[in-house]
Amino acid sequence: MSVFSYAKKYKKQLILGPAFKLMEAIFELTLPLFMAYLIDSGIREKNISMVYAATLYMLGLSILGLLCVLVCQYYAAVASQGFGTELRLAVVKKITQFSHTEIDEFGSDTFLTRTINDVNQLQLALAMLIRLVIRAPFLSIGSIVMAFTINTSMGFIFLLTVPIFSFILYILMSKTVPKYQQVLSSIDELNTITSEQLTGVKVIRAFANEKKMEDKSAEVIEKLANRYIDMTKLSALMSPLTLFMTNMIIALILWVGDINVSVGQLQTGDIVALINYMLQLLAALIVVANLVTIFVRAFSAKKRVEEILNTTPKVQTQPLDKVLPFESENTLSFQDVSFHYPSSSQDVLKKIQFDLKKGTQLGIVGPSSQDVLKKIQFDLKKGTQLGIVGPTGSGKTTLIELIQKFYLPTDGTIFLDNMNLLDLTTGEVRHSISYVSQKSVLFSGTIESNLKMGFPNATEKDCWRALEWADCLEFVDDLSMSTAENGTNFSGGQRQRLAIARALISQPSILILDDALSALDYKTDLAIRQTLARLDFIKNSIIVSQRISSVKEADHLIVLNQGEIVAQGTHQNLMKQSIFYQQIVTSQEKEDN
Ligand SMILES: Nc1ncnc2c1ncn2[C@@H]1O[C@H](COP(=O)(O)OP(=O)(O)OP(=O)(O)O)[C@@H](O)[C@H]1O
Repeated sequence: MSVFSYAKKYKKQLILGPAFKLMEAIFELTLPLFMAYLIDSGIREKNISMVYAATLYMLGLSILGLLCVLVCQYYAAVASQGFGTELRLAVVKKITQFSHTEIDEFGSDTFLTRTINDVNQLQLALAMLIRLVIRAPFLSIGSIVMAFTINTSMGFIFLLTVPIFSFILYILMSKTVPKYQQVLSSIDELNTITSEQLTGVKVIRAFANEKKMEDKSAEVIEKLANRYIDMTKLSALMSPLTLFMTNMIIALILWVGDINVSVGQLQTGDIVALINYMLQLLAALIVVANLVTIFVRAFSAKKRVEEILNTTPKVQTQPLDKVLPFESENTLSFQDVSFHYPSSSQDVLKKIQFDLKKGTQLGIVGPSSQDVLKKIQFDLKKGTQLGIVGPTGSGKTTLIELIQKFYLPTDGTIFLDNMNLLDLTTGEVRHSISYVSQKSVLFSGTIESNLKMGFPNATEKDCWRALEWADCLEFVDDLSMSTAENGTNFSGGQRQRLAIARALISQPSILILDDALSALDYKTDLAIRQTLARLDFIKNSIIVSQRISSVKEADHLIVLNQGEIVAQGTHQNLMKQSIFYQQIVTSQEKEDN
């Protein structure tokens, strides 16, 4: 889809806006003729009525011109603002539809720049298109034609001015545009570093890294300042250079004009008109040069915005069609499931260079693949609890994200309630599952607004019941208690408990806790797990943890290491059969002691 399709609705403004601007340009082009008439037939001939008549015509034309400009500006504002708003909404809508694959591929930072800066560039380009794209070339050509009608030799001076002036503008622009790009990339860098330092301010202070961070910021700010100065040094040349050129050309017009006046081929008024036309021509050329810069920037913005609009999400977000009954024997099955992240599929080979000499044998060794999960196979029986343990980076969260269709497996099949996950809509999958992620995310608002996120119809009673299940009553005494951005007015453990309450409020069939008890003390951790075990609407639960104590009561345990299931069974079985599991238990017991 092209960004232009969002401008189609503004056809009227796109046609009438430039048309009004064209009328204004015609009025502007005729003004110097009246000026010449006023000087030659009015002032020089001392004909006062002529002076009045010419002045009135000029005033009338100026007012008409002003009205045309106002109408055009109005149309430009309506079209560009409307176009920008619709395009921005479309981009935001598309981004919200992206699966984690596209978010990983693009990188979330770029979404902000594309939604704000790039759409702004396109908006500006559309406004300029309406206001100037016809006017500027028309005035340039019109001024030259008018100069020819007044005097042929003057017409040739005008004609010669165009390439010389354009060449100077081209040199200046071609030098400043790349410098402007460098300024933009420095601004991006400064944005990134500032937001990183603001979010990590507590860690920076805890490690007494303030000075180091200040130096880092100073370095980026200095780079930005230098690039800016570098760019403005060049663009500062623009004004004096064009002024110098303008004065030289006016001097030339006066000189050639003087010769023509002395032989009676021109009158004083004609010289004034010619100077006016020359000023119009030069102003129009400067506008054209600026337009080129705006359109070059808009062109790259168009490509970046269209890249988002034309990306089809690998996993489409679809509404809820049917509620899964969860009556089959296996609630969840993984059959030979492998997965690698899209980012790691790029550059599988990097700058490989070798020669295979004639008659020789080449051996290639190395790890088997970049798969983060490798041939995972297990069944989650109806009414049971699954525990997933494994060292950090072993693939636990990735496995959980596959269950929720955040990513699609690169190999193998996942069945939910005996149905291939690929045949289920995201609505069906996510309606059945409530997920509490590793990092408890709360949004600014109130306890109530956070709890009702996934279940807007929840009553006050539902809220209190969920809070009780998640052991939140000791710190929540009112549903209207405010929650700060990221829930910073609550402790880590309180945030985790609120996130669990939010997951429980809809009474999900499957509950997944991804290391969601890690910030709780053992007593609270145990209390919540005991409560969860009593909730009979939860047909299955999956608890992910690095802490064996949090999962050892699960009916079935999966032990992951480097993306592979290295052992599975109950805690008792694993204690007997898996050395790897025993080692984890022993090391955690030592830590606890
Ligand atoms: N979005 C991503 N893009 C690329 N690689 C990723 C991404 N997320 C995770 N990985 C990689 O996948 C592997 C498994 O990560 P995962 O988060 O699933 O591990 P984990 O067992 O949940 O770890 P932890 O216990 O520390 O949370 C790691 O090597 C990690 O670097």
